[in-house]
Amino acid sequence: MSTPLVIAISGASGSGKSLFTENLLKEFSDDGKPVQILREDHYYRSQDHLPMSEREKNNYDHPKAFEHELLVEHLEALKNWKAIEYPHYCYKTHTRLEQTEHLISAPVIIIEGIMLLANEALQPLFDIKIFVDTPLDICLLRRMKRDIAERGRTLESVANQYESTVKPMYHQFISPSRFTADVIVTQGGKNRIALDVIKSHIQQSLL
Ligand SMILES: Nc1ncnc2c1ncn2[C@@H]1O[C@H](COP(=O)(O)OP(=O)(O)O)[C@@H](O)[C@H]1O
Ligand SMILES: Nc1ccn([C@@H]2O[C@H](COP(=O)(O)O)[C@@H](O)[C@H]2O)c(=O)n1
Repeated sequence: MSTPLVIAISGASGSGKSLFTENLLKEFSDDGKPVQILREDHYYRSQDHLPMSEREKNNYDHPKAFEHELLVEHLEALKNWKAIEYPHYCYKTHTRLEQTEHLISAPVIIIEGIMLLANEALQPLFDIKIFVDTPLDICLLRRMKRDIAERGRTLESVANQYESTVKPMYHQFISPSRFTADVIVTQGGKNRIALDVIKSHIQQSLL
C-alpha cells in the first residue's frame, strides 16, 4: 500500500483555508476517495491549569501556542497507516476538550492551519504545500463576523487582539512562510481553477 499523501493548507486567519479545505473535500467525496481532514487549531496547547483571565491574554498567533510536537507525531503515525487520538479544542474556553477522537488514516490527508508552513519540523511531512493569499483587510472583516457569531467574541476583543497579536504575528511568521509553498491560491476558498489544479495533481499522485 502506498504512503498517504499529506496536503498542508495555510494562510492568514480568515483567508479562506477552511472553506478551501471543505471545497477540496467535496471534490473527493463526490469521487468516493477517502480523505481525512485535520486542523492545526486542535493542537493549540491545553491551558487547563490557567484561569480564564490568563487564557484570554495568551498570544494564539505565535508558533509556540501550538503543540507541534504532537502534530508531528500524529502525521508520522497517519503516514504509516496508524490511527491517532485526535484532540478537540474549544475557542470559547481557550483549551482542549477532555475527549479525543479515534481517527484512522486515509490515502489523502488534508491539514489546515495558520502556522503549518512556519514550522521546520513539519515541512518534510507535507507532500503538497498550499498558501491561501487573501488581503488582510478582507481577512479581518471575515474574522470579525465569524468570531462574534461562532467563537463568543465581542467587536472590541476582536479589534484589540488583531492589533496586539494577530496582525504583527502574521507579518513575522505567516506571511514569510508563503515562500515555502508549492501553490499560492488567490481569491480565497472559492477559487475554482486552483481547486481543479490541486484535485488533478492529487489524482495523478494516487495512480
Ligand atoms: N472567497 C470567499 N468569498 C466569500 N466568503 C468567503 C470566501 N472565502 C471564505 N469566506 C468566508 O469567510 C469566513 C472565513 O473563512 P474561513 O475559511 O473560515 O477562513 P480561515 O479558515 O482561513 O480562518 C467564512 O465565513 C467563509 O465562509
Ligand atoms: N483560544 C484561541 C485560539 C485561537 N484563536 C485565534 O484563531 C486563529 C486561528 O484560527 P483560524 O481558524 O482563524 O485560522 C488565530 O489567529 C488565533 O488568534 C483565538 O482567538 N483564541
